[in-house]
Amino acid sequence: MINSRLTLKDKKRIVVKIGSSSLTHPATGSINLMKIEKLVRVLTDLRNQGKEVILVSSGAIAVGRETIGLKEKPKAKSVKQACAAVGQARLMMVYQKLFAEYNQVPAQILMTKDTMINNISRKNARNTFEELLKLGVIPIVNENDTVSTDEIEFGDNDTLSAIVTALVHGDLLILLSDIDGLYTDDPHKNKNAKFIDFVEVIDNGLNEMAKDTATSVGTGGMATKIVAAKIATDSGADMVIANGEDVSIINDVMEGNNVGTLFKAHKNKDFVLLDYIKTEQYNKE
Ligand SMILES: Nc1ncnc2c1ncn2[C@@H]1O[C@H](COP(=O)(O)OP(=O)(O)O)[C@@H](O)[C@H]1O
Ligand SMILES: N[C@@H](CCC(=O)OP(=O)(O)O)C(=O)O
Repeated sequence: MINSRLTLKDKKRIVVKIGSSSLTHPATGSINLMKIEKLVRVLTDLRNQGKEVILVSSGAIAVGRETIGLKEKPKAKSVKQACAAVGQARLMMVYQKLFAEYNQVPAQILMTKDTMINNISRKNARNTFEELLKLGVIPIVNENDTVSTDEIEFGDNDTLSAIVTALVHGDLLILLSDIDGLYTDDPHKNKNAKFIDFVEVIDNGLNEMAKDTATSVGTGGMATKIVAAKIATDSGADMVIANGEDVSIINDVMEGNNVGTLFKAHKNKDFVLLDYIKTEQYNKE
């Protein structure tokens, strides 16, 4: 088989999602400045290569929780929302400062499911992304956790990043996680789990392999990454799950090196983004 990873070099519009577990130190929950500094450098370099870059950054709740001094992962919605309000501002302050050092302009976009369901706000969001990318700005996206309710929340940024990819017709989504990619089972719980480096078809077998998170900061685990893969690949984008331990892995992905798990795009001609958001058919299949 031809190495289908070589085409990754030519991807132009790239969405990178980084999870809370990759942005914070596991021992303390504090923000991992070295990691973010490097991420900013790698993303700037992608811009310098003429690529368009969107960053979906989790971490608002984890960073806010550490700032406020909460030891446990919050359960109550109002506490999570308060943490997010504190943490989102702090995260953006760090991104602003670091991107400015590399002469880049970041922008903040906070969304809820409502943004996508409402035809007018979905169109406005798409126009804003297009305008920012045209201006060479790097949009930094997160869920608007402080106002989200059960009815209007995406609940996890894996799904959100895939929806953003579909919205802007991105051609590659990279999910940076605390794990190398997809295994046949959660390797934290099953030592015999085997690594899967390439997925051509997303079927029920995959849904059975992908379990929830085992960490105290992550949301959704591998299950939501498979949901994301379905949306992204149906919309026509390739998706790679890779280990964000060293964020220069983004360069390896772009060079077509065999890192992480690649989910191959297979443009579904009947793809209608709204169907995926409203009916959540991907959860029921
Ligand atoms: N089949 C699987 N393959 C790999 N990881 C899995 C699988 N099932 C569950 N997981 C869990 O998913 C976790 C990654 O998801 P999560 O904690 O939400 O991270 P992130 O914050 O990066 O989104 C892994 O650390 C692992 O424990
Ligand atoms: N919107 C939330 C993150 C939700 C989420 O999906 O988290 P993660 O599993 O760490 O990507 C926050 O910023 O804290």
